[in-house]
Amino acid sequence: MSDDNATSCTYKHQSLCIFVIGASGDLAKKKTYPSLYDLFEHDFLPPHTIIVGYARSKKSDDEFRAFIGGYLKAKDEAKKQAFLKMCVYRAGAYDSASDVGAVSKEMALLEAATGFAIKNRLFYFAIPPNVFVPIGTSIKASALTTEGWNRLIVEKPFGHDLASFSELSRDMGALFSEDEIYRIDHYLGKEMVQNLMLLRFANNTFEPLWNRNYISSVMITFKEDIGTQGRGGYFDAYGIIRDVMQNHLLQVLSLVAMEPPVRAAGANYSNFVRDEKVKVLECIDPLSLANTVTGQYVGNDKEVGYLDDPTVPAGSVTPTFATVVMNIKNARWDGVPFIMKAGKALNERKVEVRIQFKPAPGATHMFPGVDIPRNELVLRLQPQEAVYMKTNVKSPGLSTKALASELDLTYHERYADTYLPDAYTRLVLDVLRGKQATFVRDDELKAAWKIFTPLLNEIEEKKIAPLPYAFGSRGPKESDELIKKFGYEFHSGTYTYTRKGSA
Ligand SMILES: NC(=O)C1=CN([C@@H]2O[C@H](COP(=O)(O)OP(=O)(O)OC[C@H]3O[C@@H](n4cnc5c(N)ncnc54)[C@H](OP(=O)(O)O)[C@@H]3O)[C@@H](O)[C@H]2O)C=CC1
Ligand SMILES: O=C1O[C@H](COP(=O)(O)O)[C@@H](O)[C@H](O)[C@H]1O
Repeated sequence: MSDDNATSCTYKHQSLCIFVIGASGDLAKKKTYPSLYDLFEHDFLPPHTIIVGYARSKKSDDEFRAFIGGYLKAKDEAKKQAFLKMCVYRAGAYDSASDVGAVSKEMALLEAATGFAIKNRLFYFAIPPNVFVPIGTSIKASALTTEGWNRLIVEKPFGHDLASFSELSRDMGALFSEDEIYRIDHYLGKEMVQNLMLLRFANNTFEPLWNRNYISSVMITFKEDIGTQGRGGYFDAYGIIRDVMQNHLLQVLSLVAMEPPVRAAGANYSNFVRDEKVKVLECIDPLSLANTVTGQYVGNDKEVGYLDDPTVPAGSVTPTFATVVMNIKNARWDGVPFIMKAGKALNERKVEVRIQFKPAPGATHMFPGVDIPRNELVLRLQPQEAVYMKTNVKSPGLSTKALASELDLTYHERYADTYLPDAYTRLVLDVLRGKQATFVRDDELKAAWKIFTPLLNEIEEKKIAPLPYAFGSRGPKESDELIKKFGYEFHSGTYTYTRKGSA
């Protein structure tokens, strides 16, 4: 969560030099530079910011500006040109302290020219993890500022399992301190994820019910309606569990399930929040195949299947879909299934948290013969952020039937003119402000890998074949059977959402 000084730029009277490492790559052009531009356009970057792109391929400043310029969504062309003027590009090797040092010296001259005594440096690692340590070593040897702060943004994947994570963490920890490292999980920058703590802890209507006495299950669903689209080569080494569950969805789960932090805003709150996230993750047993369903999509006459992607190895058994069920063994949640479901090539694009409540006590006796669905609180992260509570009311008019309706807060209607920045924009701003609450701490990742590594090992060692599901379907039917077994009740046909323009 950001502070309320949300309208001003931080460190106006200090210089800022941003090193984008891997500047010629996909992430840099699609996310890093657009988010930096967004911050610049909204006056969140200090006026004398210098942005230097660094990668192996050779390009002139102008070639580089033309390369990233096409990805900046600018309302104001003059502002875009001013931003591009701040951007330079230098080529060099990642494992060369002398290449990195030469760029650092050149930047130091520009920093000196700003006249500010405090000179801060931000290093954005838009590179694959095998390069983290070589470039980190070069930066440590020759590019850190001694006259301000040094901060490092690193991107997932943070390891492949518990062992590889521990190795990476040890090597990075030898180079940089924990308060210099900002491990980005872009889900922590999404509007509805940032909303979770306020919604839970600032409403007396929710928090008293937020436990095993009232809630029967919590389901976190991630659905994409596209396949791997030529990225199968990358995806095949990870699979859906590593790609979105161990990181994005587990981050959401920890915010839904954690105990209230000592403070969630104000001075030094970052570690209070992260302490609670770690505690709740430590209460989850490692996953196993018994509570898991995996799937892989197959093609139809319109769409190609996963194995038809030429970048996917023949006969791959990598899951593109998974449902897992977790139990959080603490006083608040023991016995409440936390269901995580994620898949590519499904029937829709949607990410949501669905909290299903226990049946209203005595209601079936009081209203004999009336079908009364369970209440559900749904937080839709995308598309179109919304919070709605599926609530039973009397059917309007002369009828006495129960009707499932909703108390509905749909963001694009209620806050029609509000600027909702991209997740990356919010997170980079948090780094500039030194707010680490929205970044993943080392011990959170360790706890996350402890939950998932046994399952991943079991799947890989036993070469478990994923169940086939059709492109454009809801995934394998076994997933519905699993969640039904854990008490999730789907009320078919009792509810339709009819408002015009709904998602
Ligand atoms: N403010 C707004 O914009 C609002 C919009 N709506 C919209 O109304 C529609 C209905 O909403 P809602 O009832 O919440 O959601 P859905 O009807 O889409 O789904 C309800 C839940 O049941 C699951 N489900 C669907 N089919 C089956 C099945 N055959 N067996 C087991 N489980 C199943 C879904 O899982 P799965 O995702 O896997 O299919 C989902 O978790 C949605 O499109 C929603 O976005 C509703 C209220 C407010
Ligand atoms: O990290 C990843 O996330 C995206 C989904 O992000 P979203 O913001 O579009 O929901 C996913 O498509 C990709 O496979 C994964 O690597």
